[in-house]
Amino acid sequence: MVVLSTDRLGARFGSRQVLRDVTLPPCHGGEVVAVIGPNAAGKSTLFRRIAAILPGPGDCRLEGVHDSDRAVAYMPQDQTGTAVLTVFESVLLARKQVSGWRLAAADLMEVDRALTALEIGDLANEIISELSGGQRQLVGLAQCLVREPQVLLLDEPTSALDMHRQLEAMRRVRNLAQDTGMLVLIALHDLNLALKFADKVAILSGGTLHDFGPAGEVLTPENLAATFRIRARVEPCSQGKPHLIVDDAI
Ligand SMILES: Nc1ncnc2c1ncn2[C@@H]1O[C@H](COP(=O)(O)OP(=O)(O)OP(=O)(O)O)[C@@H](O)[C@H]1O
Repeated sequence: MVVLSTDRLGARFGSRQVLRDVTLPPCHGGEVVAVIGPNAAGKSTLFRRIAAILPGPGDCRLEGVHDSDRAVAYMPQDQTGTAVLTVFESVLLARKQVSGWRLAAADLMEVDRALTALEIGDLANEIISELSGGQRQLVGLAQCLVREPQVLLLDEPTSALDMHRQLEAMRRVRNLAQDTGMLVLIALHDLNLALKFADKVAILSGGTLHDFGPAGEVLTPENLAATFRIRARVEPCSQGKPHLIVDDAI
């Protein structure tokens, strides 16, 4: 099973330190870990450090990796759509980047499966640059899923999606994690999505790790006030499920 942990991870842009001593406890394959925090807290920077595309102090440890070249897939926040490729071609290309250039029937099946699971099979022959923002986001997610990574880093993958697609995309990702043993780290602004789908929550604030643990233990009124500057509480709804109720900004 893959296990990811970090030891005093940091990052700096020029003279500004934007990530400082982030030590994540072991995150295990099969889990969904929501990374939350206000704007500019350092969520994207943390993902870029873990994906090893940004240098900085500290260590990111990965145990139980089969193939280090394809272990981690990273979906950045911005899905620019300049490619003159169809949706099917772009997702196939993403898969072939990690599985060699010889085309196998399994590759076509995996692409088909990812598009169908994300309910974008009907877009297969559309040109990426002609898609809506939400459609592009779903294609970006499909490009990550077909790589079959052991660690999936998703930076606000649902921000442009309608509510049905937010729920379906989150459910798909959580089920894949549980079924395949993939570890998912997902940056989210919708705290109710974190509450509903994440096993653990990491709160980043001002470039440091403010708290880490099960959603119910971390999404406390005190933490939400200190980091998001909101007056909020988690309470069971009429169906008995926990919901975040936001009373006001502080
Ligand atoms: N390429 C860069 N050059 C300079 N500063 C940067 C760069 N990328 C990020 N930063 C700074 O790092 C800090 C953290 O940014 P980051 O994108 O990690 O935050 P975030 O938590 O993902 O924010 P958001 O929720 O708004 O997406 C911000 O102050 C930002 O201005």
